[in-house]
Amino acid sequence: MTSRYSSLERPGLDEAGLREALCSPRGQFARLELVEATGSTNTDLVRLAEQDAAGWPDLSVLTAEEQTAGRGRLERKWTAPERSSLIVSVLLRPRTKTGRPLPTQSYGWLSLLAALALSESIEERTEVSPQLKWPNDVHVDGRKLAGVLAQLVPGANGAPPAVVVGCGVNVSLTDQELPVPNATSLLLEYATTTDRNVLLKAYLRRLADSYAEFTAVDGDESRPWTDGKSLLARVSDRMVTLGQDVRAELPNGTMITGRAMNLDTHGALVVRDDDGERHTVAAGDVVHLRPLPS
Ligand SMILES: O=C(O)CCCC[C@@H]1SC[C@@H]2NC(=O)N[C@@H]21
Repeated sequence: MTSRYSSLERPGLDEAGLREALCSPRGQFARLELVEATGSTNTDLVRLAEQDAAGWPDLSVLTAEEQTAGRGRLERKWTAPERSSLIVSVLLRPRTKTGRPLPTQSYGWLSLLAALALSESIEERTEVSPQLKWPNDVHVDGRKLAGVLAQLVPGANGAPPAVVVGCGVNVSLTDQELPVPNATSLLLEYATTTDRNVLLKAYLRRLADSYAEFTAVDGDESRPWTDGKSLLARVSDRMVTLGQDVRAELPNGTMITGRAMNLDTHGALVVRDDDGERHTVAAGDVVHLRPLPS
């Protein structure tokens, strides 16, 4: 696709500067690679991590200037024209402080951490205040600004699985370029900056901080998400789905209609139906049945 924007309006990512900021001895990341264009950074990173586990350690980053066959949740697509979006995937191999693998039941939290880091970093840098829509969409006034897709990487020889957490943020996209319906971009929201270098650094630093908090387990490794200042509270505060009447569609097609009450300690959505019965929705999609108050 040919962009009608000049490279001055959509400057490129500064790979060396990002590496220096994020991967130097004081940085939190092990490795950062930038490609000009690819089909999907998630697909690439899953493959690379499977092929060369030692070469792609915990907190490795793959980012791209353009994504031509990007993947969204529920088999949706997420394409991004050149230099218009943040397209970034992070490989995580979650372990506790003592080096024990985290239980895979806690992995659902990793995409929530990414959505939280996106919304907090965007707010910090742009004066746009995104909310979260369950499970991990980043919205501005009901329009989708960013999405998160987490994929498991099977572990070899009994090793625990790793996770690739991929994010796409619509930065300087025009109306016609948005990757999904009912979306928006930082440009369309009059953000105070659309500098992707600034946004990427801020996002990755916050993600690393939240991840460190999440994995800083001391003793009770079955409940790492409740440690410290609650990540659950930070996510819940931004989750506009809570308190709303929703229809949840589970991966097996089952529909549950009711009031979204809270998130449980695994990040699953608890929905109370009209008979008062509570359902825990761990995966799927939700539709808000009434417009959100503006
Ligand atoms: O459906 C969603 O909301 C999730 C969209 C996730 C898109 C990102 S872009 C970077 C990474 N690579 C992909 O192919 N998908 C994710």
